[in-house]
Parts: sequence; structure tokens; C-alpha cells
Amino acid sequence: MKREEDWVIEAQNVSYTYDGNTKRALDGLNLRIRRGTKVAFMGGNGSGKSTFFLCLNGIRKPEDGRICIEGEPIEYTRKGLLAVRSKVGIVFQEPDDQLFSASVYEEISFGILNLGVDESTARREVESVIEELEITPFQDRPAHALSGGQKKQVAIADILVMHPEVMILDEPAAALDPKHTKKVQEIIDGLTDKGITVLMATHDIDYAYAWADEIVLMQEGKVIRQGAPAEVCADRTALTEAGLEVPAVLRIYERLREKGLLSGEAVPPRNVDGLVEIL
Ligand SMILES: Nc1ncnc2c1ncn2[C@@H]1O[C@H](COP(=O)(O)OP(=O)(O)OP(=O)(O)O)[C@@H](O)[C@H]1O
Repeated sequence: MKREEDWVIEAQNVSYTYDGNTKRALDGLNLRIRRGTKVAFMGGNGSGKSTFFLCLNGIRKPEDGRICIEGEPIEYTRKGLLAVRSKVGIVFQEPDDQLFSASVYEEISFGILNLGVDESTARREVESVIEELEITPFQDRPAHALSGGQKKQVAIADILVMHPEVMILDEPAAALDPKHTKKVQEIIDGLTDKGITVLMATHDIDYAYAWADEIVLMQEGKVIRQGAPAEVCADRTALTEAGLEVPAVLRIYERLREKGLLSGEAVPPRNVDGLVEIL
């Protein structure tokens, strides 16, 4: 049945504690995410971003609370988990945690074949994603012999080939040089063009502020603020609590206003081009 608000993810009161820890990694977390949005998860090391992501596709099971994907609570049975993983894909921060097949081609085929798709359809899908993500030049190489940037492209292809509703990227630009960061960002922009809901953990407030529809600030396993980037970045207390700086473009904009070089009516810009335009 079609629901009035199209929440693709709803987390209610979710708590999780790792074995052997006394402190909760997630502590009564509440959150809802609309279909097709781009959401940046931000917060200090250990605030619970990765743990929440692992709960979202059923790798970790909350000890309390519940998570619904497209309105349905996750079922922790083999069938239920397969269904969730076909909808919610995670690209891990460290590609070596994800890539294990002999060649790139086999790597990208593995997940989709596991979903029970027939071989000729899988081959078509794999070839299409290899072309789209410009993986052709290294498709026959062993995944472990690729550069960090190439591994990241393959890790994204692994998930994209399964046509997920939600794609989770845990610090996708970590350890990438500027050229590969740009390449990965272009791929991510392509995901949202397809209508995929994209959740991304990042420590880059400038990127999150320019890219996201919503920013979620996390601290100690809870969401302390969620909203449009302009709203969240206007809440300086929450930014400080999450250990974040004000985005550079916003700092420059505010200084220009203080100096009377910009009128009070201008809407704060999201990026450098926006700032140049209002100047
Ligand atoms: N495998 C694990 N075993 C035990 N404790 C863990 C494990 N993974 C994470 N934790 C703990 O759970 C808490 C939340 O960690 P989590 O990795 O979810 O945070 P994060 O926000 O993703 O951090 P980062 O920005 O460093 O990636 C931390 O206290 C961390 O030490």
C-alpha cells in the first residue's frame, strides 16, 4: 500500500552495544529518511555512524528498537536479510573489507549472482556497470592489485549492479587523491540522478554542506540534529557538539556581510560559485 510520506528508512529508538563493551555504540537513535534524498552523516570518531549503517542492512541487529526499510521492519531471517540487502547496499570505508574475488569482473558478478539472477542477465548488468563506472581498463585484474581509487570504484560497482534503493557510503573519499575523489563524487552524483537514496558518512563539512539535502549530526550514538544543510549549519551549538567547523563558504559569506560588502537579504550560498554569483 502506498504510504503518504515516502520514508525509505525509519529507525525507532535503536540501541546497539558491541560484545565486551559497556558503552552503547547506538543509544536510542531515532531518524527518518525520505526516498531519493542525499543525506550526509557527520559526527566525531566513534559517534556511531558506521554502526548505524551496519544495522541498516542487517549486518548488526539492534538490541532494542526497530528499523523499517520501505515501511517493513527488518526480519532477521535468511530470507528477510537477503531482501534487505537487495534494497540497502553498503560501500565500506576500507575496500579490502569488501573485495575478495579473483578478478574485478568476478567480484562485481558475485553479489548479483547470489541474488539468484540468471547468468545472462547478470552478465549484461555487470558489463553495463563496468562501462558506466569506467572500470573496463582494469576489469580483468585481480581486485587486490588495484589502487585505492580503483578499488573504491569496484566496491561501488559491486553494490550498484544490484540496483539498490538505498546506497550507503562510509567515508567514500577517505585516503583518495583529488583526482579519484572527484571521480568518486561524479559516480555518487550519478546515483542520485537514478533516484537512489544516498547516505554518506563524511568528515568533510564543506562537501556535505554543498552536496546534501539533509545533514544528520551524531554524537554518542544519538542523532543530535537533522535538517537542511543551511538549518543545521546555522545551529552553531550542535556543530560544536559534533566537533565540526562552520563550512568555509559560509564563514566567508558571514565575514563579507559583517563588513557591509553583502546585503542582509542574500540567501547564504552553498558553494564558491553561489558566493561569486551573489557578489
Ligand atoms: N567491532 C567493534 N567492536 C567493538 N567496539 C566497536 C566496534 N566497532 C565500533 N565499536 C565502538 O562503537 C562505537 C561507535 O563506533 P562507530 O565505528 O560506529 O563510529 P563512527 O562514527 O563510524 O566513527 P568513525 O568516524 O571513526 O568511523 C565506538 O565507541 C567504537 O569504539
